[in-house]
Formats: sequence, C-alpha cells, structure tokens
Amino acid sequence: MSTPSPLPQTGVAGAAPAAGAQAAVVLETRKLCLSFGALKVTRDVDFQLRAGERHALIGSNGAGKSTLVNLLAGVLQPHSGDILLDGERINKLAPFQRVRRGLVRTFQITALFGEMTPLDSVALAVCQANGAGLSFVGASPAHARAVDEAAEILRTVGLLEHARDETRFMAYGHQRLLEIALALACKPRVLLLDEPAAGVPMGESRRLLQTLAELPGDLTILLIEHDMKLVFQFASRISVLAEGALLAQGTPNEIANDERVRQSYLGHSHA
Ligand SMILES: Nc1ncnc2c1ncn2[C@@H]1O[C@H](COP(=O)(O)OP(=O)(O)OP(=O)(O)O)[C@@H](O)[C@H]1O
Repeated sequence: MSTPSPLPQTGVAGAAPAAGAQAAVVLETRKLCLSFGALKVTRDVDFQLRAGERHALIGSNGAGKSTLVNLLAGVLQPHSGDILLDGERINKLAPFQRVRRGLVRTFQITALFGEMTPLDSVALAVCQANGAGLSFVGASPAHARAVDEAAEILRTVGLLEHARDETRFMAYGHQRLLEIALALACKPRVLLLDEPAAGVPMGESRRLLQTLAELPGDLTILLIEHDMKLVFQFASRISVLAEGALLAQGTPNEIANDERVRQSYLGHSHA
C-alpha cells in the first residue's frame, strides 16, 4: 500500500514506443465483476491489453488494481463477465494453465530461493518451463541449456554480474529484478506485474522500470504502479480504475488531460 503521487499537470508522452492503436488485443475482459461480500471490487470492467504495450494500471488505494490482476492471472474467479486471451475465453483456466499459454505474473518467491544463486533459481525455473522437471543434478545437456538460458535472462534484466550471489544478500531492487527474471523464465507473452518497484529506492526503481520498458517488443506488459513519474516514463497506454470500475483508458497524454482522472485521482492523493 502506498499513496499515489499526483498526476503530471500537463500532458506527458510515454517514453516507450506506442504500440499503436492497430496492434491486436491479446488480453481482454468483458463486463468483469467480482465482489467481496457487499463490496464490489471489480465493476463491469471492459479492459483491453494490446500486443507489445507497456500498459500501466493506476488508481487510488483500494481501487481494485491487484484484484483485477489476480482475476487476469486466475488467482481469483470472477462472479460474472469474461476474460479472453487471444480471443479465447479463459475464465475456467487455473493459473498454471494460463502460464502455459503465456500469461504470467511475477512471483513473490525470493524468500524461498534466498539461499540459492539467481543463476540456479532461474535455471530451475527454465527447466520447469521447458518440461525438464525439477531434476537439477548432474551435467545433463538439458541442465546446461537451462543454465545458458538463465544467464541470458539475467543479462536481459541486468543481473548477470550478480548471477552467482546468494539471493538473500542481494539488494532489494535486485531481488525484485530476480522476480522478473523468474517470470521471464516462463517465456511469457503477457507479463503481469503488481508494483514491481514497491519498496525500491527511487533511483533503482527508475532503472527497474526502464529495464522492463526495454524488454523485447513482442512481450506485452501490464504493470501496477503508484508513482506517476515512473508510470508516465514507462507506459505507452494507461488504464485508470476508480472504485472497481474502469474510469479511463488511453495514451499517457489522453490520461494526463482527462478531467475525470485528474479530479478523481488528484482528489484521493490530496486526501
Ligand atoms: N480477499 C479479500 N477479501 C475482502 N476484501 C478484499 C480482499 N482483497 C481485497 N479486498 C478489498 O478489495 C478492495 C480492492 O483491493 P485491491 O487490493 O484490489 O486494491 P488496489 O487498487 O490494488 O489497492 P492498493 O493500491 O492499496 O494495493 C479493497 O477495498 C480491499 O480491502
């Protein structure tokens, strides 16, 4: 939980290249609803994620951002409405089945791998994703390939020089990058990130989001982030949730100049 920083006062273009309005929709929700008791946390959400987007999901504390990501990942089941991946309804798919189809959210498992090195952790995840199971002993060709692949993933997220560190002693920002590396080991087409920079010092969080923005262009990323500076540097498109409903979706310029967003979001941040 953190307090949203104010929206920029003038239109700010996203740093990432716009995916373009023509890109195909990869992930979509239609009239998605979920309540916790009497509390409606997801209200008729029609959300679209297009191929290659760097998409930020923003909104005040309790607006329903994590819930929406959990619905997309299959951690939560909607009470009504649909979730479509590549146009196919995936409501009934378990999280691991969605992962197999390329829909991956970041793990929060650094504690589990604290005594392992990033190289071993990611190689293990690669083995799992490649169907080689968890057999991690010996010098099998599958293991060697997994280690090579893991090193390449660590290079991509800028962690190669820490590949053989013990995870629990790594800087927190590096541990968050390792979570992203573990998600990349699952070969995602769509990556869902719930506040990947939370708790990371400012300079490092900017680098972390820059790393994400520079991931291969065919990877689609949805990210929850409270820091508006980071959001507007990262995003090619932005969705705004308010009280469970989708208030607006558009380019960074459109969102920054949307009066409803400014009133709703600035109102909360002032509060
Ligand atoms: N398992 C649950 N049971 C009951 N209420 C829940 C549950 N999970 C979330 N909520 C409530 O649903 C609402 C939306 O929560 P959610 O975590 O999705 O918001 P959020 O936008 O991600 O907030 P934040 O920015 O603070 O993380 C909140 O009022 C929260 O208290």
